[in-house]
Amino acid sequence: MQMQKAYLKLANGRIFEGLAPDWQTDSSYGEVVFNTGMTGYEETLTDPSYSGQILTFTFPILGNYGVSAGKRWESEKIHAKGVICETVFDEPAHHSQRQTFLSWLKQNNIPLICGVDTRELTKVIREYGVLSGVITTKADLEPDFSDSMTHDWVKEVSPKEVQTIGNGKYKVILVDCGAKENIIRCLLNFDITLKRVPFDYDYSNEDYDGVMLSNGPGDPKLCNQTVAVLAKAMTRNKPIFGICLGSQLMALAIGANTYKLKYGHRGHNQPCIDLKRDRCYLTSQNHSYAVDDKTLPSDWEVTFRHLNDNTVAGIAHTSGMYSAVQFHPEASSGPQDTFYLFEQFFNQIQAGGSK
Ligand SMILES: NC(=O)CC[C@H](N)C(=O)O
Repeated sequence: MQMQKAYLKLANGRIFEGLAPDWQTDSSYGEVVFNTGMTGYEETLTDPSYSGQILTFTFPILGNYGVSAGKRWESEKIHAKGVICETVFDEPAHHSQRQTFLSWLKQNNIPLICGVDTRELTKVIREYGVLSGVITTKADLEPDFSDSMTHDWVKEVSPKEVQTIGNGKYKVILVDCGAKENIIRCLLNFDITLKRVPFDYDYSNEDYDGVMLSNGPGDPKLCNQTVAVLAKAMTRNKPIFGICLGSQLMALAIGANTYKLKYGHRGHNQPCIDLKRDRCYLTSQNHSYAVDDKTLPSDWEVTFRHLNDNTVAGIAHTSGMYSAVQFHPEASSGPQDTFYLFEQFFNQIQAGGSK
């Protein structure tokens, strides 16, 4: 593939030079974040939570195992607004690869800049905090970063229609704010029928056995409709479990606060302690926001903490009926150590809430 000169221009004035494939003509704006995962570029780029973000991979090689026919994907397309990396390898050898990494980016029209010193860039993000950036092939582009952070991404990635999945005994509402497919795969290990609903769907008066609040992109404080329905559902004493954005929405629904971290947590080796079990787990994470534990009501507790910075990584109501984690127990990619949380949720569903 022929390459051309490309630039990553950051809102703080820093410019990184690199290379882009010759088909790339559009400039792409987004919030520049970094992920430290050593594998899983397919899962990561198809995670809807990355909508609006330009993703820096700190692992130095992308593309070495190609791209599968979708069996590892977390949704049907790439959601990140651009890819920043050190080296792209475009001659993969893997039994499940169906196309090369660069051809996949081209198909999805996702800009790339490679040849970037991602260690240096990561230091910039860690020191400055996440910031807007643009990948462009135009050396003279004067970036306009004015409207990059306030977009309602959940509305864009949430499904437009209700969908029923599976044929199990217990009915679980999946509030899909941009759910990773692996949450669905994990839930279908159990005797469950999933009703997958849009972010603004009112399920609070329906007959169900449990509710799963999905991950999703952007600022949780933009999700007023989802929070309002959730607050009603939380009066019914039926199990509710939240993942990542779901955890932040649960906090907002009980009147607690969320705030933006300086540069978030993104990667597969994020250490969290389960305070009840007194055990540490390596977790998969991808988030910018966190729950402020000082604002939790007195009948709520912190169940997990992130061991790198002591931020809240899980909350629960003292009844145990409502709980959520800031990390991804569905993993994909990343360690599956916390799958037991799905088992706990299913046990609660079987126990029947207040029935
Ligand atoms: N993966 C997620 O659900 C991310 C949640 C939220 N958008 C955040 O960045 O904190």
